[in-house]
Amino acid sequence: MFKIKVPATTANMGPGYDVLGMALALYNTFEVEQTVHGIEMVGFGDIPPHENLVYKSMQKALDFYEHKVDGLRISAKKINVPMSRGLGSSATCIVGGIMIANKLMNNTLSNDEIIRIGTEIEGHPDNIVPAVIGGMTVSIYEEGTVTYSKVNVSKDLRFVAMIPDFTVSTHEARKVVPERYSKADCIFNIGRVAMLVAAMNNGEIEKLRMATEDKVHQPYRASLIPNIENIFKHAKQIGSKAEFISGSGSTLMVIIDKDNMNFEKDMQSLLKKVHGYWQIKVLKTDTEGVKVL
Ligand SMILES: Nc1ncnc2c1ncn2[C@@H]1O[C@H](COP(=O)(O)OP(=O)(O)OP(=O)(O)O)[C@@H](O)[C@H]1O
Ligand SMILES: N[C@@H](CCO)C(=O)O
Repeated sequence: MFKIKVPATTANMGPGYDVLGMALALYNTFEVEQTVHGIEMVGFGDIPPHENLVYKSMQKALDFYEHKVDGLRISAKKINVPMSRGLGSSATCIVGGIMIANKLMNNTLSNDEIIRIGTEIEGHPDNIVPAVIGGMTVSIYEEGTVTYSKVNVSKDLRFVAMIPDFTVSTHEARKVVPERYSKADCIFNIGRVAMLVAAMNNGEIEKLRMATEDKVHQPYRASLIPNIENIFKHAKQIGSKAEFISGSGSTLMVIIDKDNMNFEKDMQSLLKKVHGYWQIKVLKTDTEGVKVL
């Protein structure tokens, strides 16, 4: 028996659409047991096995290497990453499935191979790369190859995920993003992405607010998240350093200093007044990525 523990991820981080992402210390764990015959998926609700992302991803990796398995029970053991909330739940399933295949094939896959297969399934690398290697990452996906690099993240930062009770499907949220941009908007985002990487690497926390601004996807997705302006305004008033939509939403992410002890309680009071139920999680960066236990 073995377990695969995969971190949640926050993609885009404001301006880095499909490029930037970071792993968070919040995990989904899948347990795998050898059985006599057949593949059984336990704890995934009503999803039939052939539509289950963990199963499909495992099978894709096994098929690629023409490896056959029979007799497996895969259980969703600790599912802490909420589905379709912009915290990389799909990447946990994809990376989880590929890692199960890798273990069954005696760990023949390199990280690059796991990332390549995972990105092919997900379509973009920004959740997959940090889910595999941990930390904050920059990734470029071109002609089937993923090139990636890690960014330093200060241990003094905390990432506050405000998770609403409504979902936003990535597939739907990608439809509202335009096909073309003005030169001014491109320059705006190029500057912010470069500044975000530099400011993170140098620990220049005061530059993070400007560096997480975006004109590529957030202005178009904001309408999918009622009260976003109100929530970000309040977060600023109580000391957040930067605010952005996590992945394709619906989670809103803010960056705070680890010493801002009152932030969670103050934010909770505001969120009780806005429509719906919002959960808050104050998270550290995960620095190691997926683990086989
Ligand atoms: N625990 C789970 N069990 C089975 N399938 C899951 C689970 N979590 C996620 N999925 C699959 O992933 C899909 C959600 O992916 P989607 O990309 O919309 O959201 P996300 O990955 O949470 O958000 P983002 O990509 O913006 O971070 C679900 O429809 C389902 O197919
Ligand atoms: N870059 C992706 C992340 C969500 O999977 C998006 O914003 O659509």
